[in-house]
Amino acid sequence: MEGASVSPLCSHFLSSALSKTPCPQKAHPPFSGPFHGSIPIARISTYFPGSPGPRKKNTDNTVNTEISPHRAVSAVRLLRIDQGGAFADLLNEKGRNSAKNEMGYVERTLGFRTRDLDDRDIRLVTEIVGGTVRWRRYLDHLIMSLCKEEGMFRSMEPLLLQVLRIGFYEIIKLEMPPYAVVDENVKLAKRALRPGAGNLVNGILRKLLSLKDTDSLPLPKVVGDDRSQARALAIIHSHPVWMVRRWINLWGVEESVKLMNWNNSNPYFGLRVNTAKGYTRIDLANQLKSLKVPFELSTYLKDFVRLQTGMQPARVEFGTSTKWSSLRALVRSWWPCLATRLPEVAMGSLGLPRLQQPRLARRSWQPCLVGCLRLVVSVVDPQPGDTIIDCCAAPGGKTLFMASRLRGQGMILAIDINKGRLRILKETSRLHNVHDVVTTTNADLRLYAEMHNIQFDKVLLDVPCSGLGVLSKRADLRWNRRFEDFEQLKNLQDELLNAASMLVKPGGVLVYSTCSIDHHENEGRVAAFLLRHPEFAVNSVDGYVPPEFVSEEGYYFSNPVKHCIDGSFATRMARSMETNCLQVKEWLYGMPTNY
Ligand SMILES: C[S@@+](CC[C@H](N)C(=O)[O-])C[C@H]1O[C@@H](n2cnc3c(N)ncnc32)[C@H](O)[C@@H]1O
Repeated sequence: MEGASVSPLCSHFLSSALSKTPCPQKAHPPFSGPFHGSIPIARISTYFPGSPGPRKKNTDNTVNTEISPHRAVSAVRLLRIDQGGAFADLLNEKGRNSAKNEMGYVERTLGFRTRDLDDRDIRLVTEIVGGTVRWRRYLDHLIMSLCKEEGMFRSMEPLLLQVLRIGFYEIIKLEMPPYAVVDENVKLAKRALRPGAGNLVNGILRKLLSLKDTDSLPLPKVVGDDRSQARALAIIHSHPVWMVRRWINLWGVEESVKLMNWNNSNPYFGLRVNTAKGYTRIDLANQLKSLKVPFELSTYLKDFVRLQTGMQPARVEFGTSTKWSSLRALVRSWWPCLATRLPEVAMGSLGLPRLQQPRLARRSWQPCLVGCLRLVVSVVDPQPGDTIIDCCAAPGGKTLFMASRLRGQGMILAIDINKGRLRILKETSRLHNVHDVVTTTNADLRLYAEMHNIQFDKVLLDVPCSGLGVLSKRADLRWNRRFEDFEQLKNLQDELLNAASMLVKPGGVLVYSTCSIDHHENEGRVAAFLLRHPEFAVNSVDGYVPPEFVSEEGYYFSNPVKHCIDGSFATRMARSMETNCLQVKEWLYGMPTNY
């Protein structure tokens, strides 16, 4: 999977679909809290929002052994994320190559190198970068509270702010040895900026330590009217205020807090056993035990085990293209996040081989909504012999699941507007040995449906959406999403639904799905669609998914708070019988693809 697509959840898709790139916030969020313990500030250079940040420095070829590599890399990566040049969750994707790239950025940005990152450093960077992004609002509130005045925070140069965020996160959320944290971050600020910046970091971090020791962190109280309560909760749980207000209106304070806690927890990823190749979940469990990887058997999915990571979501197709040795290597490459939390596991002592076929292995996992993905496919219920169109297919998690369920009989046409992601789907389907039933077409579904008089047994429309069900897996998504996105998404989702409906044969099924928990893009879109299309009726998902996922209206809904898996939604709508549909298989077999 290519670099920028390690977490190809809905926000990426939305960006391409809406032809706009959400810009990670550059200005710091509004602040309304008190200032505690003024720290005198000397020689802080002024940063004007929008300015490019630190300039590329002349490189000092010697390796700086005083600065801890994970802090230098984390600071530069956070800087790049803030400036829109990087995602929060990419570091482990390419293992050591990625670490080398990161050091290249350090050298170009700070003007010096540190020693190379080892496995422990990589897991620290993963943890610190993801955690700092996720907790940004909370950390910034504390940093601002400890500055002499708000203007000082607002004009703080970006690199200095990242160093402080890292220090605050390490002290408060990671509970790392405090004086080492102070010392190391002071060194980084002095070397990367100037001595005065180091003094400032020293003063603010020490003030934080004393407040933490006396349990008097300057956090807001949840009091007052709805708006004030939402503001306070948004700081305490580090979410955008508009999101908190929306959730409180929908579900009340208690549920909203539970949801935010879920979003702030480390995500799970799942390993699916490929039972088609004769492996059982017990085989996988034994293998993980021997690797000393803690896992849980998934409650709802009988061929999955769940691993909890620091940051990274992934799925490993176990026993298909990934062999045991590759699994070991994959676990190793993903292990850092786990090992941070489980020090009894020594990476070095596992003695696992390096990944022999990185390309293959990368194609063998996907950052996706593992449990939800599986359940949405159950709603489609692919059967051998079915003709299926996956209307927004890339990068293909659901296509591949569906293809495996066809057992070589039937046909899936996978359409996506994004050519690059579709290419990944095509390659992966080959690696998974399901390419004989999967055909890919690069097209805008809306145009495709108008231009082709063709209909299918089952139509899956997994639309671009807000991704609000997967915030635990996407550290930065909450900051990139805006309230206005819903309106743009609504129009796109309605148009895609109209187009997809044209591709359903009489008596066939249309499944509409999202990775959102927001009723506006879930039930709201379905209700509007049914008004526009009386030829469709809801077909309950009861019997297709476990009963705890079936809503009163007969929709599938996974609620992170209730089910402890990512939030997602799907509805099954059957088209009434009509005549005159084309023979899909004949048509497809003769059809040229775009590759
Ligand atoms: C939620 S993602 C699909 C995820 C995919 N079903 C899976 O399981 O991997 C939405 C996809 O819709 C695609 N998309 C957006 N607008 C589209 C359009 N007009 N026509 C076809 N695909 C579109 C995006 O490129 C993106 O890949």
